[in-house]
Amino acid sequence: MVAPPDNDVLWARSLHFTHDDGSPALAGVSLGVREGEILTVGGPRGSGKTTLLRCLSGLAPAQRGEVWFNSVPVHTMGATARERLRRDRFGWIDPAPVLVPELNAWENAALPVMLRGTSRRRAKTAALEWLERLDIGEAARKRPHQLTQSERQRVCVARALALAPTVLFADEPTAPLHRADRAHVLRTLTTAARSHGITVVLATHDTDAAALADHTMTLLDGRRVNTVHLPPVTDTEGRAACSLSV
Ligand SMILES: Nc1ncnc2c1ncn2[C@@H]1O[C@H](COP(=O)(O)OP(=O)(O)OP(=O)(O)O)[C@@H](O)[C@H]1O
Repeated sequence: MVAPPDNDVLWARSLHFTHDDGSPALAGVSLGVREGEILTVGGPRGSGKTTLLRCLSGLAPAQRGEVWFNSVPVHTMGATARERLRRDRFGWIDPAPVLVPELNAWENAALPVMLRGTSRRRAKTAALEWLERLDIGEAARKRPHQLTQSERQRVCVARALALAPTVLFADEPTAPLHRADRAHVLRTLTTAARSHGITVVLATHDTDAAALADHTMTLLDGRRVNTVHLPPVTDTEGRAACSLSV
């Protein structure tokens, strides 16, 4: 087993993942992310973005390959240790904003912080701070059904950031939003993460996200590819970009 570079907070080597029904999802993906960096993972539908995030976060261990977090091997951890790691050090944002309907916005954002053992008062302060920063402070006392989809998704972002995770995994967090809302959520998410030195691994179809990232990678059929942009050509000459496996 080769130890990862010291300065990578998250490092993965040759991840292979096949679903229970035999569907291949990852075929040898490697990557490294340094502390406080933002990495976007792009690629078409079904290319393996969600599976990669699940493997990196220990949610679904890869069948082959290695994942290291701060030079600690995640791929050899048992289920309980991985659960603890996810609870204490990782944050997760899903494409759809799932909130507890009976709780208001700040209670939803504070819930995981309280579950970690923090007092209600401190958890509330952290939740309210993040809701303010994400421009939904005024909605703090509203229930999810009283919020727009964009506001609900920002509550989910606040909920993930209030935990002060070392690494935040965001799986297409802007997928259900309009273009203007997408840009706003992406900007606030990346700005907030940068201001707190939070490392972000962001799966996204959003081409604007690349401009906010330190590094971008693209998946195609479970492999990393390099996208080569060629000069524009006429329709009869062919397509303007192609992807090469590396
Ligand atoms: N639970 C599952 N069972 C079987 N196959 C699955 C399952 N989840 C995903 N797959 C398959 O694994 C491959 C990778 O899927 P994955 O969801 O990781 O891709 P993705 O890039 O995140 O796609 P999307 O952009 O649609 O979210 C696809 O072929 C998909 O059909």
